[in-house]
Amino acid sequence: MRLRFTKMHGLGNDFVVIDAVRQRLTLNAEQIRYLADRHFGVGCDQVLLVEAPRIDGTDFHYRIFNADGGEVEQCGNGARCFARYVRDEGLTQADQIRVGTAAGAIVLQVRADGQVSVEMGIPRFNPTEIPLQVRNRAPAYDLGSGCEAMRIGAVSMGNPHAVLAVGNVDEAPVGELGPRIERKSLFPHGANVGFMERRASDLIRLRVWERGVGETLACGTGACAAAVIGRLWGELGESVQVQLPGGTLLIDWRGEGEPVMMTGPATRVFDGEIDL
Ligand SMILES: N[C@@H](CCC[C@H](N)C(=O)O)C(=O)O
Repeated sequence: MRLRFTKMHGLGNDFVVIDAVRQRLTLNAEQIRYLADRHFGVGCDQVLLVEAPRIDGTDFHYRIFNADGGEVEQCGNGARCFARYVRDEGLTQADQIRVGTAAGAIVLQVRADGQVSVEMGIPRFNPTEIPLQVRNRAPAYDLGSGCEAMRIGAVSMGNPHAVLAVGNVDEAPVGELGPRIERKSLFPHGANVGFMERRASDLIRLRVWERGVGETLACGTGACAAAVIGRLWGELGESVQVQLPGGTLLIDWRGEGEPVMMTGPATRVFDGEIDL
């Protein structure tokens, strides 16, 4: 099968985007891993499928696969690229696009300056999804097996996130602790692990170890999760700039029961074809 794709990125979190509206296809995990492979395939952190709507009131359906081949519930940087892609491809002319995901519907707003704002949904703290009940204050949690006790919070942005407070994000043990926490039994479906350095009530620095990928240059849902946890800890305000290795996202959250808003760029890099 010859597959047409588009390479895109959001602050260096990169994607192979596939039009599954005009191209009929099903991809298996092995094919996803091949597309994501930086040496033998195209190379990306996630493969994104643009599909016809499945949920009432939505314009499209959005499916997300990590580089390891696993399908996941949500991807924030990918959502901005999704908006840019469906507009560039003439699949819609709308400025506001409602998109169904495995985690429910999200709303994408293409702004006049080319940036995309995404209503990412209401953060969830359901203990069956996120068993770590440390969200409200800032206890030290003993991660066990040799890990130091650190402040850690957990939240679902549709996908599971752990957020750790660190003094200096440049020195954070992302590659060492990230994979250990990702697979801790605390998180039945694994977790993305953010290392957050607070600089001011409206500014954090963040590195994220992504489930199914490894450390990425940016993680949109990770930025939302860090802003939410920092606000619940009483250390961040409603509007927070999140500096990631690939660039800066703006996150707005009014508080519990409210949706999180994420704003940032989406970049198209090239189009290609590959035989699968
Ligand atoms: N890069 C993403 C998150 C992608 C999914 C994640 N690795 C997971 O397994 O949940 C983002 O920008 O949010």
